Amino acid sequence: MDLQRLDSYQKGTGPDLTEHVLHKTILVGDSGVGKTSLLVQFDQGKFIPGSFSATVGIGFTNKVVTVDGMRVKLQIWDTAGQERFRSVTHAYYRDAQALLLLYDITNKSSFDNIRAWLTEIHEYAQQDVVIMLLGNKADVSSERVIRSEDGETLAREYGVPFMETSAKTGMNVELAFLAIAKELKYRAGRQAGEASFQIRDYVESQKKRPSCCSFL
Ligand SMILES: Nc1nc2c(ncn2[C@@H]2O[C@H](COP(=O)(O)OP(=O)(O)OP(=O)(O)O)[C@@H](O)[C@H]2O)c(=O)[nH]1
Repeated sequence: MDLQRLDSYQKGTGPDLTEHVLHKTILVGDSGVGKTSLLVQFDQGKFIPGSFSATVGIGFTNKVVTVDGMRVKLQIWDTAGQERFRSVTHAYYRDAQALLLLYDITNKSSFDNIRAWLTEIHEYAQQDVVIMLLGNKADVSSERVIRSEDGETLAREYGVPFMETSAKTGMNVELAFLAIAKELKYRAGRQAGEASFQIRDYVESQKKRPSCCSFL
């Protein structure tokens, strides 16, 4: 999606958001996997159908999530998946506290490229960045080429949480961002002796599978 359209749903940083820490979260993955659509679905609860227009550069949306009665402020950066913008997006990895890494369950190369994305992430991002793997477009079951189990196996290998999402139906979209917010809140307020929050256990207990949902 181009940045002009992105601008239309960006919100400025009002006083509410600048008073406190913003947790930087970045969406990454091949071009066309649905990063912009996922963010629009999370921010506005809608899916913009139509022809695909690739993101040029980078843009962000601020969003407040309520976690266990506390407000967590996420600044979500939507990056361009195309190779020619890669050097621009690398610069943003360094400050990121969380990364949502997407592939498209109907596109094998977007899944095969996940290992290369993880190599880049480990090279440019902070060591303790929270990473979540998302298999998007779970609504398009007739064109599926990547099984859910394959996503799970890859995520297990890298020790990251995984879920399938649909930016179209909204399946697991809120959950993905909520789990990230919970983890960041836990890390920010961690006290000695406090029971630890395990993002992978949380995701496994909460996520919906495509087969469960009558609307798919
Ligand atoms: N059916 C279906 N289509 C989707 C979904 N997510 C995105 N799309 C479509 O896939 C195409 C690409 O979506 P974008 O959100 O623009 O992809 P992107 O990852 O931001 O692409 P770049 O900006 O090039 O990095 C668009 O035509 C979307 O409508 C989804 O969950 N389900």
